[in-house]
Amino acid sequence: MVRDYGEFLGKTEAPAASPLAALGWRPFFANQVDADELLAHPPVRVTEVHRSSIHVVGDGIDQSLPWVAATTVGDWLMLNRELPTASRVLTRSTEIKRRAAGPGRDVQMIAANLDTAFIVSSCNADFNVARLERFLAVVLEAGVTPVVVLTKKDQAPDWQDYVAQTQAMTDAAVIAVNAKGDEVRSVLAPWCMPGQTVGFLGMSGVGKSTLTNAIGNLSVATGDIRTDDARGRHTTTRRQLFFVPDGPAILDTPGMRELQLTEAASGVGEVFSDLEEIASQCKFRDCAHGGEPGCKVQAGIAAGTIEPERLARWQKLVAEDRVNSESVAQRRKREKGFSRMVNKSIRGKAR
Ligand SMILES: Nc1nc2c(ncn2[C@@H]2O[C@H](COP(=O)(O)OP(=O)(O)OP(=O)(O)O)[C@@H](O)[C@H]2O)c(=O)[nH]1
Ligand SMILES: [Zn+2]
Repeated sequence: MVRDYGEFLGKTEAPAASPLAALGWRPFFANQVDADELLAHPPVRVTEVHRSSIHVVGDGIDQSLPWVAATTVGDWLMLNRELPTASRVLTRSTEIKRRAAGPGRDVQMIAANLDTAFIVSSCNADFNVARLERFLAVVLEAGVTPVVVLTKKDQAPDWQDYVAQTQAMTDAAVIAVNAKGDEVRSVLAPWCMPGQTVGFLGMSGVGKSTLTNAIGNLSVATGDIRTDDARGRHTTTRRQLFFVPDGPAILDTPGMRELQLTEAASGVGEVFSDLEEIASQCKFRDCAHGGEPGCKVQAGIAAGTIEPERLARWQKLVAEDRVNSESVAQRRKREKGFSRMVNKSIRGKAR
């Protein structure tokens, strides 16, 4: 626990950093602000985003503001009290995004400034390698630390098989737990220190709320942001960030079930780095690994060192990401074409 000794020292110094640090404030954000701005516009963290308003929390601040453009849950703002909509949004340390549902290809921000994402799955039929790979790709793309949490260990005599399967696909920490057991707080403690921001991703019913409750002791900590269903348990109704006393900030998310990739090429590449490496040795740079001569990937499949299913999952994510990110890619292509045209005409004139 960080103690504020200001009380004993007579409060002659600037306000102690600890209340802000507990909300996740750290040098990465402080370095974006000079002393004048800090005095005029206190930093606040966005805990909820609604259609026409946002909620922010800071040192001695806990209030709603009119909606501020381009903010998402977890953001840090320099609060302009006179004109809240002009509050400055600080550069994010990480951002998790997906393709928004619907026909458009809009990018939807899910969380800003998360440190750790707990990717939750259960040691039962919910366990799905393709889904885990997808979540890992999004989290790695965001620059967030992934931790895979496998729940319902108590109901699965073969839980170690699930752990082994998961460890085979990622370097991330893999933890099996009984989410209803007493060990949750201690096994997740390394990622849940005060000042850290964590979030849970996973399908419905895997135990996200149970884990959130265990970390947060929510029956005392969350008050009005808690809603109870018929069984008296915490249920997530909308995205919000809340702060656990002497613990982390937790981002509670109801809507991360369907996670369509967008602009996640490097995250996909990280999850499938072994295949990327092999594919880079194919004879043709644009090899589709479908039977071209000199294809090292097909050679690996023939030799039994590459699983054909894994190749198919990789190609599916690459294709999905490409389609969903197309507007960006198309723009690049056009710009490239344009500069080529300009170069050509310059060369033409020089002749
Ligand atoms: N035995 C056992 N039950 C668990 C475990 N984790 C979750 N459960 C139970 O599974 C059910 C679903 O858990 P929740 O925590 O509500 O799951 P969730 O992921 O939050 O689900 P949504 O809120 O629908 O997204 C509850 O009845 C939990 O008590 C576990 O590790 N062991
Ligand atoms: Zn190939």
